[in-house]
Amino acid sequence: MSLIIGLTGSIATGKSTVLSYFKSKGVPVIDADYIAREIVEPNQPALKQIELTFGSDLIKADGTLDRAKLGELIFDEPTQRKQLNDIMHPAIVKRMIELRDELVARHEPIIILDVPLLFEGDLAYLVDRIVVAYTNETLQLKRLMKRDQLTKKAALKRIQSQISIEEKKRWADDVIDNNGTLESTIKQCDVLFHDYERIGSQVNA
Ligand SMILES: CC(C)(COP(=O)(O)OP(=O)(O)OC[C@H]1O[C@@H](n2cnc3c(N)ncnc32)[C@H](O)[C@@H]1O)[C@@H](O)C(=O)NCCC(=O)NCCS
Ligand SMILES: Nc1ncnc2c1ncn2[C@@H]1O[C@H](COP(=O)(O)OP(=O)(O)OP(=O)(O)O)[C@@H](O)[C@H]1O
Repeated sequence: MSLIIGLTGSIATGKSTVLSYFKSKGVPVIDADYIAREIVEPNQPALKQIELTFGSDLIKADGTLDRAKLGELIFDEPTQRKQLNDIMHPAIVKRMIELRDELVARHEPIIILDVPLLFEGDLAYLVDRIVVAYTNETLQLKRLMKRDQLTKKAALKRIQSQISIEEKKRWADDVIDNNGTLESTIKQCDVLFHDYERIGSQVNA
């Protein structure tokens, strides 16, 4: 049996940082953001639905999705965001389940599903345990503005489009506190990895 870990957080709280650690330990990962990009490649049905719903000016001359434009639209407008989620989420979840089940069939001891919207999408049922990558909201805003070159207003809109990180922290089984140095985050990941190895071996005993 595999131990399936859901890695989540809110935007720019450190999921990718935690994920890199687990990848470096050879743990297989399923990345919802990556799948979300795959399913809107040219000629995919989800891209056609986006064009029909939001208009053809969201498609660039080379046939690819204008992600920046769609981001501006959906982070501004809850109704449009819901429309996009209704198009994308069933396809993302279907693909995540396929990939998860392939890894389970290969008897991988630990599998990580990196799902930013795990709580918003009611997807806890996909995993055995949930770890939240946490930074306080002040640091979250600062890191998001710096990483994505966003104004404070635009960054706050993105943060407010998700359940707050404080709430997610309360719902987690495990928390990685990413307020400090990268070194401190890696140390916590090390402890957690050994816990997961131990829990996995108990499950299989
Ligand atoms: C709106 C899009 C085109 C913007 O693309 P962009 O390249 O700028 O951002 P990227 O895809 O790297 O997402 C960055 C982060 O934004 C947040 N985010 C993405 N979509 C959403 C959403 N619908 N609601 C709230 N937050 C979201 C997540 O924290 C994600 O990690 C893109 O995010 C998208 O297709 N979103 C819908 C799919 C989705 O829900 N993805 C999350 C997977 S669970
Ligand atoms: N401990 C840390 N110290 C300093 N900078 C950090 C730390 N952890 C993450 N960062 C930086 O903060 C930003 C956000 O981190 P990261 O990309 O890991 O978040 P994320 O949760 O994966 O974000 P998203 O969901 O938006 O993709 C990045 O620019 C990253 O380099």
